[in-house]
Amino acid sequence: MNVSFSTNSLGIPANSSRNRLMSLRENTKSSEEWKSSTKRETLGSLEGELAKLLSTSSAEKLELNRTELSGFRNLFARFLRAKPTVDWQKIEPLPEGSIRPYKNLTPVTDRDLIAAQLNKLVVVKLNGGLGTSMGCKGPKSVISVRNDLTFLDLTMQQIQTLNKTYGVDVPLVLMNSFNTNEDTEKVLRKYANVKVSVHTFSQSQYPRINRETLMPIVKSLEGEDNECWYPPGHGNFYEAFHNSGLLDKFLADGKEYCFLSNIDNMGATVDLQILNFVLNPTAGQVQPEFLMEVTNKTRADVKGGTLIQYEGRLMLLEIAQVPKDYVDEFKSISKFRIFNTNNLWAKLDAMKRVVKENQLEMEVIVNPKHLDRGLDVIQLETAAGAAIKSFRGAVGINVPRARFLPVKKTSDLLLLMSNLYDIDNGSLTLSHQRSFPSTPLVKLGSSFDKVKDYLARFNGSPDLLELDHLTVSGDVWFGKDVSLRGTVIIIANHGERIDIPPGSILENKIVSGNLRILEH
Ligand SMILES: Cc1cn([C@H]2C[C@H](O)[C@@H](COP(=O)(O)OP(=O)(O)O[C@H]3O[C@H](CO)[C@@H](O)[C@H](O)[C@H]3O)O2)c(=O)[nH]c1=O
Repeated sequence: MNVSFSTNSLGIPANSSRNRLMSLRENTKSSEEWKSSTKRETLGSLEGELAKLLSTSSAEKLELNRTELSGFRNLFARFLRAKPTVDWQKIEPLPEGSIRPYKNLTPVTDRDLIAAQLNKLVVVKLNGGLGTSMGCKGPKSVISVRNDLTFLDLTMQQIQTLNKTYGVDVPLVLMNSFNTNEDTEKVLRKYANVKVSVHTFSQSQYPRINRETLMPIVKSLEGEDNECWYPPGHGNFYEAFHNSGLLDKFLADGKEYCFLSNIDNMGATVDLQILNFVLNPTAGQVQPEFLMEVTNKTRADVKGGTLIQYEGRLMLLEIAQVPKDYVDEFKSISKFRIFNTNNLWAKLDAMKRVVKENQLEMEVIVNPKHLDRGLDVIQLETAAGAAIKSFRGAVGINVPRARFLPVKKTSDLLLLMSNLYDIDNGSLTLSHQRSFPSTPLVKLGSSFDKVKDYLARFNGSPDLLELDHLTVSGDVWFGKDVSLRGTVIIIANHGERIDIPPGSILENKIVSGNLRILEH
């Protein structure tokens, strides 16, 4: 990323090596001074712009806008202070015991103990994302995942079942963004009779900044130009949850821990063993204030964040923080074996402490965007898992893959909608009829990117129980009751179309060329 205060090259060294060294030092010093004075000026200019923006606020929203812009100012100051990528040589091996195997957790069977622990829990779902990348309008959480049930329906069903089974009242909190708030509130009305107390709050809305000038592109707080604003990543949760008043409310209600996860992760159900682990540490062990569920990386997970040891602390490393030359190394399964599922557990009183004492030094992720109006902007974001370094006794638990069933693409939907998964009260589990525990690797071409197109191209879900690997590319259509087994590759070249006939069984086959099936 090219930011306006990037360093100048050093001056040309003088004759002798001693002179050269001194001159280099002076230049380095002056270059450093120049950089920091430029940063001070940039921050000063930004503060001026934010003050101008605030003066356009309506009286009723003035306090809210002041808090929001001050949060943005602090994020911007951190962005100026920090390097956008990590120093690769400073990554150390994870210390012994920082990641524990899930199988070592103590099982809990005592129903009274389970109920007492559940009553201390708040479930939070990150619901600020849109369905745009899957070609859908509105919040991602209203996309149908299985049996016409959406992410939100399935989440509500899961929590209702938990509440009924144990006679408890675990609340569900949705963190919306300005992009999803209105639609989510409308959808929530349909759950009036569901026995789950649902709370919502909106995360912050920060101004996008011009990539060259680093100043906000928005000129007034009163306009409706959504392209000028962005939700600053899920790391904003801690501050926004605190600012919403919900953190204090739950603490006053006697809640102790929250379980936070991506709403598009269908494997992120409440896990009673992890809950017991965080609330009831074994003798001689300190209670962790924060827990990150990690899982073993496969070739399908190359983009996920990973845990590293950095400057003496556990740190979440996201792909955006990796220097360009090391991206392949970051993606490899051999060096970074685990990744963050974004299923996170955090102690509420500790969360209040770190927010109030300003201890949340989450790394700033710079996300460049090109706007429809032709402008290059950047948005500054943080990731929720990056808070791991700010909490005491933080640990990682290496959980089974079943706890990570994300839906990022239609290829994920293909798996979850199929007979590979059973559904029970909103929870999806890998079918017992599959004879091996790994999930197939599926790649669908760009004709399948949008949910609408994907649904049109598959006439019902194919049987995937014995599938290992599926690649589909081009204009391909699937008839009813198709069975895909082993490795199947179907390629329709440009200008060709392949109709897979109804009832076909394709086992370890490559299909290419042209195959039309027409009504007559
Ligand atoms: C950027 C943003 C996202 N969200 C929601 C939308 C999703 O439900 C959820 C995850 O957002 P995504 O942008 O999809 O994040 P993703 O790329 O999956 O990355 C996260 O989840 C990955 C696992 O999927 C982890 O490996 C990464 O460390 C973690 O940062 O958070 C918000 O609620 N607010 C936001 O501002």
